Amino acid sequence: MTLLTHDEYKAIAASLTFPTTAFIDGRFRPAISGRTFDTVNPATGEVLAQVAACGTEDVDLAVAKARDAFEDGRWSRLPPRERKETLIRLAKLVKRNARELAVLESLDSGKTIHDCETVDLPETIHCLIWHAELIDKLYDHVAPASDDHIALIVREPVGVVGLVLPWNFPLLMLAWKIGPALAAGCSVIVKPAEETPLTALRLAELAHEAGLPPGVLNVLPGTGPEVGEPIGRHMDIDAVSFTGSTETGRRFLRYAAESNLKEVTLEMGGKNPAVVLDDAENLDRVAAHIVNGAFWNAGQNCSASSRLIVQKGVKDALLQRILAHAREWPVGDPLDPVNRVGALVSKAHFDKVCSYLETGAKVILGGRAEKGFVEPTILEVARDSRQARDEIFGPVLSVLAVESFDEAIALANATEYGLAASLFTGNVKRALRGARAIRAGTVTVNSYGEGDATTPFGGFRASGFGGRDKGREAHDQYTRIKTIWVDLADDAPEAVD
Ligand SMILES: NC(=O)C1=CN([C@@H]2O[C@H](COP(=O)(O)OP(=O)(O)OC[C@H]3O[C@@H](n4cnc5c(N)ncnc54)[C@H](O)[C@@H]3O)[C@@H](O)[C@H]2O)C=CC1
Ligand code: BAL
Repeated sequence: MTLLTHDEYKAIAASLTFPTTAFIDGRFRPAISGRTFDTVNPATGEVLAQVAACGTEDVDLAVAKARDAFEDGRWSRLPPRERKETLIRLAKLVKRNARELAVLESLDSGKTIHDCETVDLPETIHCLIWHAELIDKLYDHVAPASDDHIALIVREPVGVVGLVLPWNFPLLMLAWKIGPALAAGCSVIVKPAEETPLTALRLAELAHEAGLPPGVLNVLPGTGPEVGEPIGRHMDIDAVSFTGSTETGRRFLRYAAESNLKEVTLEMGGKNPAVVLDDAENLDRVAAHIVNGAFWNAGQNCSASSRLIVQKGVKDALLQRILAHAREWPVGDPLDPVNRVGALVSKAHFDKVCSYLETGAKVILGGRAEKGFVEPTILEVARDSRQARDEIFGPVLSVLAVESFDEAIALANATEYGLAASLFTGNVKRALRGARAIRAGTVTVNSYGEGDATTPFGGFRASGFGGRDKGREAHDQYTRIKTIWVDLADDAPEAVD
């Protein structure tokens, strides 16, 4: 993707119209209450649009329509090949409108246009295509039962699914969830984060254009308590897939327990270690990975490398190189393609991140914050400090020094979370022993990343619960297993078991 100039992006931004109403049963409509809320450009504080503030009555309507769509089979019982074709048409429409969607995403979230163009949009398109292409290549199973029986183990779409999304990757998290959910044949109720409702609404419009039948994809903007909780507690929603904070994830378990025991998948926070051992090779490359892992998306990333655990022998040399790389991450107007760190998503989140800059850690780099923007910051911290323990979710890297491999692994695991980790070493045995020993859903060796659409993503402990996003494993979230047992014998049964 060739990037445009700052002026060209500003011109696109000025020409955009914003989708502002809920999308239910194939059409846009205001919230039943008529209420709206402001969605704000965090880089400027400007109100971009007033968006429908949905509530319980909108959730009830959307679920009823989604249920009708699911039960009459207009989508759920189509041959998988036909669902695939519609989803590929959607992916192509997203591609055709990628520039506009990237600008919309950047305006609504404060993410840099650089990232929206080079990561969020291409990965969103790839994810939709990957799950669409998968769906007509999955086979069910026949169990090794006796000659007198045949036992089919089949997967069926789970039904009506609530998808509750975060603000840090509004489109990409939507794709991680609707890709497999729609491919499997489910009907979905999407709740975008209240900070970033615009691209999900625009995508709904494109889905309609692609030929997705009414009722199959519904998008309800609104707050957590007013839309998220009614989704979590709804008696006719079969499953919920949530990405966001651990605190809200716990609520979804409570909602499910206190309603219909819907299936729940939670993808939550992280305090992810980047472990660098004395024998790491090519420190310059290691430093580039760590800077990218810590500061990409302004650190607002559940898999951000937010703890650098470095063996003492290599610490000074590594930090020197990290400083050099971090200086190549300019902060500023998200629509200027030279900038790599944009605005934090909201004033409330900015204030939260700033609270971690004000406490007694030693500042190695940065530390300045102004009007929604935070500089890439590196802090040398004590092990029991808030910066070492909490998910800051900003461009803040906490440095901890260790003596040995064993101490590094123990410190990497000294967290309630277990989402992602990276390990840098030139020794293959330490790489594999370390990767096995670190409790995290994804461990990258001599690199930072989350894998791509082909690999399952999710965490352990306070980072994750239930299924996985991405990869074939994501399909499991949106399907359930049924056994169909057929007796082939002609004679009467001797005993029934
Ligand atoms: N795992 C991840 O990717 C994310 C982690 N976070 C973490 O969470 C912290 C707080 O960010 P928030 O935006 O407040 O996260 P959050 O967990 O409150 O929001 C995520 C989604 O849950 C919904 N929600 C909020 N309260 C709810 C409730 N009571 N019932 C049902 N749904 C509810 C929100 O409207 C949003 O759609 C961040 O600072 C960060 O540490 C935030 C976003 C994404
Ligand atoms: N990094 C993708 C998942 C998340 O941050 O929510």
